[in-house]
Amino acid sequence: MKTRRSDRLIDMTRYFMERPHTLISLTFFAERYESAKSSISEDLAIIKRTFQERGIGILETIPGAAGGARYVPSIDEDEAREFIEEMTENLSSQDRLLPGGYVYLSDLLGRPDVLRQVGRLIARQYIDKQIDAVMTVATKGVPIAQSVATYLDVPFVIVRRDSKITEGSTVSVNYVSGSSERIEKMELSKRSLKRGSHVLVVDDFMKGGGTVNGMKSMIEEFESELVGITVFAEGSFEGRRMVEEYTSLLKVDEVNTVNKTIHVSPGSYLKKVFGKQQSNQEA
Ligand SMILES: O=P(O)(O)OC[C@H]1C[C@H](OP(=O)(O)OP(=O)(O)O)[C@H](O)[C@@H]1O
Repeated sequence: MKTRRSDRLIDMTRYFMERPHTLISLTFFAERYESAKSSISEDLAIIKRTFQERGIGILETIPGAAGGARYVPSIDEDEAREFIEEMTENLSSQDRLLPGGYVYLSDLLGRPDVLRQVGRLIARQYIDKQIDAVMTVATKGVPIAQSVATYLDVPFVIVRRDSKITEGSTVSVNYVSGSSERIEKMELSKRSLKRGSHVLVVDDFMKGGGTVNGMKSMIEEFESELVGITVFAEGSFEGRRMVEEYTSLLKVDEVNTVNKTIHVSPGSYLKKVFGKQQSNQEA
């Protein structure tokens, strides 16, 4: 039975959004809804326009017999700015202060709505880049990596600071933990990453940058390429960071454990991704 346009549009939108970056042919939809390809093409034009106007993402249409359409998730500047500003307010609370200049994030990074937006933001930053895998270090970076990997439709790999026999044979690297000046070790299963992979590194928090620097070394051990580094938040750090090139969604720019104050502002993300001066309260 032929499906009405209104019903097709709802089902097609759901179908695309559940399969980011997946090419779906016109023939598939024509058969699914028992509709003419010309009607499906019109449907795709409506979805493409609406996705663009609402900042939902890009619907790439590929012409020809092997063509079809592919949904590329994105987020527009207004929604990105609104989320980041909401997070800065949320984090600027003294009961989030932890010893050593760390900030308690686990409640936020356990919320599906926050993880969805973080995944969209970071996927948007690398929308034009080839990413074969997202890398993070256990534990708190894992939900972020999973969300970003979902929106990029690529695997995520978890570097560990401990050895597990269930990981099989591993590659291990030693690294200097920037915040503690200690030599630490991290491991990654040899099965995780193919040589020549393009890798995006994400994590929840950066202080001295030692952990992220360790992941950079790990990527080199796998003869792969680091495409970028993006963290949810960067801490205030007096010393010289172990990495220079990275992006943060948020920046803890003032922590005072004596009088228990903390101030969080937007990180470098908005300027790097949207290239605009941040609003005056962020400057
Ligand atoms: O920039 P650095 O000075 O290296 O610090 C950032 C590290 C430390 C912290 O991890 P932990 O809380 O140590 O470990 P887990 O994520 O397992 O809780 C955080 O999640 C980053 O991975």
